[in-house]
Amino acid sequence: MNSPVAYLDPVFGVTSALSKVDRAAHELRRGDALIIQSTSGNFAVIAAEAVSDPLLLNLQAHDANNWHLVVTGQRAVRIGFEVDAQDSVYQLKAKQPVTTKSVQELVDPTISLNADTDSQAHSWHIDTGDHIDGAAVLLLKHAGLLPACVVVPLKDRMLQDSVCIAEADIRAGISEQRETLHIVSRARVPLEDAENVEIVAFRPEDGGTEHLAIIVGQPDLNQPVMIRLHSECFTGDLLGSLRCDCGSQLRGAISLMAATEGGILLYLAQEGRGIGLINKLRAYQLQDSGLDTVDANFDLGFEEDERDYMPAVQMLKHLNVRQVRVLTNNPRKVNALSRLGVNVVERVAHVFPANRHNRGYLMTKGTRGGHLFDLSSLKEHG
Ligand SMILES: Nc1nc2c(ncn2[C@@H]2O[C@H](COP(=O)(O)OP(=O)(O)OP(=O)(O)O)[C@@H](O)[C@H]2O)c(=O)[nH]1
Ligand SMILES: [Zn+2]
Repeated sequence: MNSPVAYLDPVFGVTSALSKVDRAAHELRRGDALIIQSTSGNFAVIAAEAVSDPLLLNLQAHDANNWHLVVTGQRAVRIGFEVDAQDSVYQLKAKQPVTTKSVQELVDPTISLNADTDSQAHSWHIDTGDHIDGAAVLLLKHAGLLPACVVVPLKDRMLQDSVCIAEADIRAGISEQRETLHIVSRARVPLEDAENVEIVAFRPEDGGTEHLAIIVGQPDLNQPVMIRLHSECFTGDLLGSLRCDCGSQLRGAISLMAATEGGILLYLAQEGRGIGLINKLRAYQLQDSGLDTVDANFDLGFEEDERDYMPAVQMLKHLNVRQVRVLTNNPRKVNALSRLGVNVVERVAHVFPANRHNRGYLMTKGTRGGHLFDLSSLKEHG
């Protein structure tokens, strides 16, 4: 098959699955059609966020019965379909011609906040998604986009100048990203709360998402090392947002490590529990209209927590850390580390006073997220 993009070059070698995933993700973010190649044929995929009237008009003129919209089970349930919500994808086929506005209202609850959405489910046929739809959703999540897209089987056609990716490369590239982290640079960076700090930067082979380890003091690697898995939070860590507890947890962990036996804070590029900053801001908008942090994720089509802790495990391995004491209130972090082979000898609570903006968020973490908080203390202080 002739691929529009040359992945094989005698001088520069074969492009890895991960590089292909990154290119494909950028193509979707730009709103261009990406071609997914598989044993069942070639499929054009366009992020639902990028749907436009000309695209829909063309589709409805040339491929009327041949295209579908992909949504996750979480979103399908929110739209009104009675299907399995978790870890599933569905195909929606329009019963009559649709507009950009109706597609956007279907996939983006922040757009449909004030819209009459009762008729949404009635305008579409629903069917279980296939492996192409599943791979497309993986890629959309990787790109930080809403997990919804238009898919058009191409039969014998190819699209000129489009980037192509094999379905198998999507899955291989995403797991390669988790498993090939290596150290690319490190430097001493004295901090206000801890003078003796070294930052170690990790990158997957062939580029991709970078993560940091912040080594505070000189932890004894022959003893259990105090660590924190801290997921990036631009709003809390950098701006001091009062909507969450991330800023206090970040500074608090570094201060504690500096004042005690030292430790390692793994700063993971997993903004918004893995849904990305833009989607987190969408989730905040939904929370301002009454949803809690878990339902806001579901409404956007995501799972409650999209994080993967394999990068953290890889970093610990590179830093020769074998046994850990984890600063966290989140039992899922402890379970994930243990499942991935890290010896967790202790969980150390990491609670900070609530304020009037984050009290509801922290309560939800305790009641729905399984976080180990003393809920009565959240009610009283802050
Ligand atoms: N999707 C979503 N993400 C949020 C929200 N509020 C904060 N976050 C993100 O949640 C993550 C915070 O995670 P962590 O600090 O690792 O905390 P945790 O899972 O609550 O567990 P701890 O270790 O106890 O802090 C960061 O990536 C934040 O950006 C929200 O309302 N919605
Ligand atoms: Zn935060």
